[in-house]
Amino acid sequence: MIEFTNVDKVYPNKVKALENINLKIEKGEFVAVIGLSGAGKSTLIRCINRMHDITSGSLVVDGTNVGKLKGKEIRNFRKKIGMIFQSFNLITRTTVIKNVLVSFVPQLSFWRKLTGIFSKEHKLQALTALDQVGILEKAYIRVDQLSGGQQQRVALARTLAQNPTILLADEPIASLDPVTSKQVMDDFKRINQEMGMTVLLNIHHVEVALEYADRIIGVREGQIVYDGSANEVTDEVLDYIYKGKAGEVKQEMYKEGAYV
Ligand SMILES: Nc1ncnc2c1ncn2[C@@H]1O[C@H](COP(=O)(O)OP(=O)(O)OP(=O)(O)O)[C@@H](O)[C@H]1O
Repeated sequence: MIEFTNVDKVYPNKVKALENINLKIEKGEFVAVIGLSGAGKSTLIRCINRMHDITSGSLVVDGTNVGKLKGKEIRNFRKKIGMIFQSFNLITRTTVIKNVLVSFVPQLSFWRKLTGIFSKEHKLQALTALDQVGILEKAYIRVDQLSGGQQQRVALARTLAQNPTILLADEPIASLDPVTSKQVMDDFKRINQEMGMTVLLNIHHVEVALEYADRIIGVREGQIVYDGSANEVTDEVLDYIYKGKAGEVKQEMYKEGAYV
């Protein structure tokens, strides 16, 4: 479970990105965070794996008080939380499987780190993760020969190989075309349903968020202004989250062809 209690986040430049956040996300939920650019969506997600420190309040993830972690504890904690980025963060000039194996490097003994030789177990785990996202046959292909959607799946496999309990995604489909976006969102949904993994993502495309997520969190100027079922999000709710610009947000999406 993820639990924010009275959380504020103020950046060193005095920008208050989060204000009095109170939020509980249970295991196995599929949650999308929506809101205007600069509303605080990324900050909210990135506090969960301690990419950002909260300024006040408390944040507890699966019984761990995230703000109190130090040094090695932070690294160990992060292993339980998978994070997917818009930019995939892959090493494109090497094979798919090597990119997944990279996630095991911190666990390797000194000589294995030195030689770059992975154990059979790790290779099996990597191949299993590739199978889970449907790209097992690409294991020995170089990443730069894959499409954007396939690259996002490699990133997803690399994260899954760590057996996380929570999957966070910061704009995972922002740079993808509509068809590929759908494939990636289908992957998230399948992982959520079949593996019971909690999925929390931050997404610009409202229609996609409403289609896939069970629960929507609307953020406006650092505050949660909507938290409820995706089925109950009306145009009025969207207008409030998007400060009266919901129509423009939707039009922009149609223009981009983001929703077909
Ligand atoms: N590292 C940082 N240092 C200072 N201010 C920051 C930093 N990161 C974000 N901010 C500010 O905090 C506020 C919230 O930013 P955040 O990136 O969380 O919003 P967002 O809703 O994810 O926006 P976008 O959709 O454009 O990514 C913004 O005013 C932003 O300028």
